[in-house]
Amino acid sequence: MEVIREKQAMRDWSRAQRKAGERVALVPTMGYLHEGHLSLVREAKLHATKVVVSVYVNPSQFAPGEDLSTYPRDFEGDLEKLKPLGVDAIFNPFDLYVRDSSASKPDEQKVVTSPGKALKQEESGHETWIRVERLEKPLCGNDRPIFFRGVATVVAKLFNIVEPDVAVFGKKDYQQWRIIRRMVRDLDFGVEIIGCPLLREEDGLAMSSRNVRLSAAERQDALSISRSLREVEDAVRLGEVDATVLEQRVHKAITSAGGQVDYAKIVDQETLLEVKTIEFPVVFAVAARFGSVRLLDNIELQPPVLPQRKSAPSSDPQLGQEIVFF
Ligand SMILES: Nc1ncnc2c1ncn2[C@@H]1O[C@H](COP(=O)(O)OP(=O)(O)OP(=O)(O)O)[C@@H](O)[C@H]1O
Ligand SMILES: CC(C)(CO)[C@@H](O)C(=O)[O-]
Ligand code: BAL
Repeated sequence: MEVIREKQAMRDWSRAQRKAGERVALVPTMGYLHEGHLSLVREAKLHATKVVVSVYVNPSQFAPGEDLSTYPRDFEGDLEKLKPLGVDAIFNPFDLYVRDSSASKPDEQKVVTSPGKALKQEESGHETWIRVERLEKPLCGNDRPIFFRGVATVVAKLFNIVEPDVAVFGKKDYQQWRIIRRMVRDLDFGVEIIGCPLLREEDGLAMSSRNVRLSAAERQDALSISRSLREVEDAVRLGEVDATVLEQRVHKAITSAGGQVDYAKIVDQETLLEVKTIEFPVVFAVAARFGSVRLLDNIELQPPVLPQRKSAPSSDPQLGQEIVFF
């Protein structure tokens, strides 16, 4: 298992693999790995002959005041977890951004920065951003307005550096997964995007690197998220299709447990537009804060009886049915 820190070395490694006939998968992460991440690696191995895991806490997706400096890190622990899985390379760059605006070539940057240093627009040599304009706005986009700009841009950079055939993302970050698929389709990246199911702890809490920052009491209270989503699943199975009724139920369960709800919304799985009734496949997406920790969770829901969808079918198998917005 090679640890690669330089962009060019990463690109050279990947190109050599592909030249030798290998199929390369990339699993992008921010480290502090848990079983959710490892499930992505196992999935990646089913789709490729070589697997690269990137470990990089991307500063550009954190707004000032968010938890960039306290984001959990344990690179040695990550290596130990990846070793038994037969990962071929770990891409752990020191910094992916050009910080010195006087530097003419990205790899000749003169300013050495510490990992995790915020990317300030005025001091940065980086000024090119990818925005997935509509999909980035709802849900997490409301509370973190530059988040998906940073995610889409860094994932595009990783794709350009690693040049993978396939990349694997978790549906725990449901909106992120949809946004990456849309970016890949819209910008013709030659990479297949795989989405993996959300993995939970035994008690139901969605696995997340940030869970480690919950106190014991907060962690107990946070179970209100998965518990109320499970109740919603049961209610829908019994015929409840009114989105407002179901959203209010989850909102109340979380706030009663001491959480602060950023959103608890039932949205179309493809467009992420809010729905009033569950008539086609939807996702119930939640972001809630317990103490200083912001947690995501979601559950995909099917209507009790699936009626025909009103939109025209898309010819793109990666996106399935799609509403046209132009
Ligand atoms: N519980 C999970 N199940 C499936 N995939 C997951 C899970 N948690 C994270 N992932 C996926 O792992 C990849 C890397 O995510 P990341 O490193 O940000 O970890 P995280 O646990 O989501 O951390 P955070 O606490 O920042 O939300 C993403 O594609 C993410 O969706
Ligand atoms: C996709 C990602 C690695 C980009 O920094 C991050 O948002 C994450 O870990 O989900
Ligand atoms: N997996 C989400 C990364 C973030 O919250 O920044």
